[in-house]
Amino acid sequence: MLNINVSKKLASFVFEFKHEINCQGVTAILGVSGSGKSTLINLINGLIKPDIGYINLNQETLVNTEKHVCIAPEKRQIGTVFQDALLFPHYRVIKNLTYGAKSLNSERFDEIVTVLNIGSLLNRYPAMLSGGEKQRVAIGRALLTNPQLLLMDEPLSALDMPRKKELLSYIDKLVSDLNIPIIYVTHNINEVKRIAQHVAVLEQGKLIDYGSTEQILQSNYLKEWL
Ligand SMILES: Nc1ncnc2c1ncn2[C@@H]1O[C@H](COP(=O)(O)OP(=O)(O)OP(=O)(O)O)[C@@H](O)[C@H]1O
Repeated sequence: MLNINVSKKLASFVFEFKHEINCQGVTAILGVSGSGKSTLINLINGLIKPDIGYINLNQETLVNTEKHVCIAPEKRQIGTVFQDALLFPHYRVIKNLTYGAKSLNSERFDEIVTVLNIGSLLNRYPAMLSGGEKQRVAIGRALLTNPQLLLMDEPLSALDMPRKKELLSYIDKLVSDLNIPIIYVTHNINEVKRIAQHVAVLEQGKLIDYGSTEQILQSNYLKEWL
C-alpha cells in the first residue's frame, strides 16, 4: 500500500495528491502532458521532495516533512524505468544489469533474465540493441535492485508500434511471473486498457479520479478522450 499526501509548488500550479494506491498489479497514472505525472513518480522515488506532506510505502515512511524524514532515493527499494533506457554505453548488458545491485542472487538474476528474454543480449553493448531490447535491460536493471515497487514513466514512448506491443506483453509477465506491483505513467488510453487494473487521473497537478480501469473508462472525463 502506498499512502500519499503531498503538496509541491511547481512553475504553473501547486501539485497536490492525496490518496492510497493499492499496490497490486498495474496502477496507471493517466493525464495530458504537463498534468504532473512525472512529478508524482519523482516524489515517490525521492528525486524530488514535497514542500509539505508524507509518503508511506507498506507502512514505511519514505518522506515526512513534519517529522523531517526523507529517505534517499537509493534506499527506498523502488525501481524506476524512464522513457529512455539510460544505459551506460561503455558497459556490456551484463554489467549494466548488475551495476546498481548490492548483492546478487543468481537464481533471481536467472529468473529476471528469463522473464525479460535478455539472456542472448548479455554480452552486447547498448549500441548493439534495439529500443525495445534496451528498455527490457533497463527494466531488468531496476528489478535486480529487489524493489518493492516498480515505477515506469512512459516506458514505451520511444518505441515503434510493434516494439510497444512486445514490451507490453513483458510488462504483463512482470506482474504474473514476478508479482511486482507497478505504477505506470502514460497518456495513452490503449495502454491503460491493455495492462492496468487501477487508474489515477491527473489534471493540472490534481488527482481528479481514481478507481478500477472499468470505472475510469466509463467516466465523463475519459469519454472526451475516446
Ligand atoms: N522541478 C520543477 N519545478 C517547477 N516546475 C516544474 C518542475 N518539474 C516540472 N514542472 C512543471 O510542472 C508541470 C508538471 O510537469 P510534469 O513533468 O510532472 O508533467 P507530466 O504530466 O509528466 O508531463 P509529460 O507527459 O509531458 O511528461 C509542468 O508544467 C512542468 O513545467
